[in-house]
Amino acid sequence: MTPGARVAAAAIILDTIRDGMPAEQALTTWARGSRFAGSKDRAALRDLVFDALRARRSLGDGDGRALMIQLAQRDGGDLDQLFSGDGHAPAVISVEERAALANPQAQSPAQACDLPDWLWPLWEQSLGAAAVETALVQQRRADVFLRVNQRRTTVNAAIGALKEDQIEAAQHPEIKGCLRVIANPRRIKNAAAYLDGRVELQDASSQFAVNQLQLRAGARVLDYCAGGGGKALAIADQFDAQVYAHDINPQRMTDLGVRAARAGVQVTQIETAGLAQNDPFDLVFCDAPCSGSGTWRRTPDAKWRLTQARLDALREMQAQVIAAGANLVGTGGALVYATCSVLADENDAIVDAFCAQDPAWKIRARHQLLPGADGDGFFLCVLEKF
Ligand SMILES: C[S@@+](CC[C@H](N)C(=O)[O-])C[C@H]1O[C@@H](n2cnc3c(N)ncnc32)[C@H](O)[C@@H]1O
Repeated sequence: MTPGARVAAAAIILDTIRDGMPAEQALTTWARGSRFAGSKDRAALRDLVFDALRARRSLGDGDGRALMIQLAQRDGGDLDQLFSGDGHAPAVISVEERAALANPQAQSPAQACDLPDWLWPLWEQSLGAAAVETALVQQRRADVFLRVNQRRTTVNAAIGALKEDQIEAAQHPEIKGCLRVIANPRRIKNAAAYLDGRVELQDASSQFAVNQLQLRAGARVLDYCAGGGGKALAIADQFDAQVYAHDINPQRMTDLGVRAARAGVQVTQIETAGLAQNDPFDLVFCDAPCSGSGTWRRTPDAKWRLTQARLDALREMQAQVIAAGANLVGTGGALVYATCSVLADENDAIVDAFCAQDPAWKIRARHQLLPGADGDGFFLCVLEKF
């Protein structure tokens, strides 16, 4: 596909998303109906669609074509070449469209920062002086990070192995065992070092969270909201611990067995009904369901789908998760409450309310990481039971 044809296809996909289809589904549906598109075309289209979604409001919140025009202008694209009307390229930019480009409308802070109006006051309350910068950083793509599986290899050997598959990676400035992918991130899923478990895809902030844990040899650890098992795998790799994984929706853990075997670690899955026979644990890690507001660079669609009602429902789930996780911790043990959100309502408010109603728990450490060049937004609170 020519660059113009890709822009035309991205505009169509964005219109489908505007009509209510989730972004991933819209991309897959388009690809199924467009067998002529190769993997490079699909990847380029995904980038265009996600770039537009990240900055949908600041780009004018128009239809797919309007978004593509604004995006091309923002990123210094050659508008005449992209919108040439030739072949499958989109139609030439009209006089009205040129006038709109030449006279941009004034934008409110929420528009300029690409956040829904209802969320802006909460965002400012949570982030204070960092509110604007934290929003603006999520208008652009995030880097890809890898975790080096220490049981299988070393950082230098992993960098060398990735290079053999033309993937350039470098050690993260602060997080031990974390690599930033500098070139060819799309090759990772086919790279030998990934396929045989020497490296895992995991954001730097999640790796930071696991690195903060203190565990004695043989400790019994439960990843209570395991999902795909990213945290459980990292804990099993880094600590000499007995690691268990649970999720209210066990189907989410379907790939965990294969991933653990590939990484050379053991993670025992427990169903909800089996928790009572397996407690107490020395550490329960609650990676709670959340808005994902610290990871919206990777899932920009989620930013526009979040509503106050959904946030309220998430807060209820978070309060239930922290209380249920705490019940599984033995005396002298620790509880970790984590989210990939930057909203205080999902973080500080949840742990503070929990501690207020159960004074046996004290906060040992609390970190709020903001999305930036070195990783996603992430909240981590370590609580101890006295
Ligand atoms: C943020 S995701 C976990 C991501 C995962 N820890 C990882 O590193 O890939 C949250 C998970 O919590 C699970 N969940 C939601 N409510 C829960 C509950 N009450 N008890 C246990 N798990 C729950 C969801 O099914 C979801 O998989």
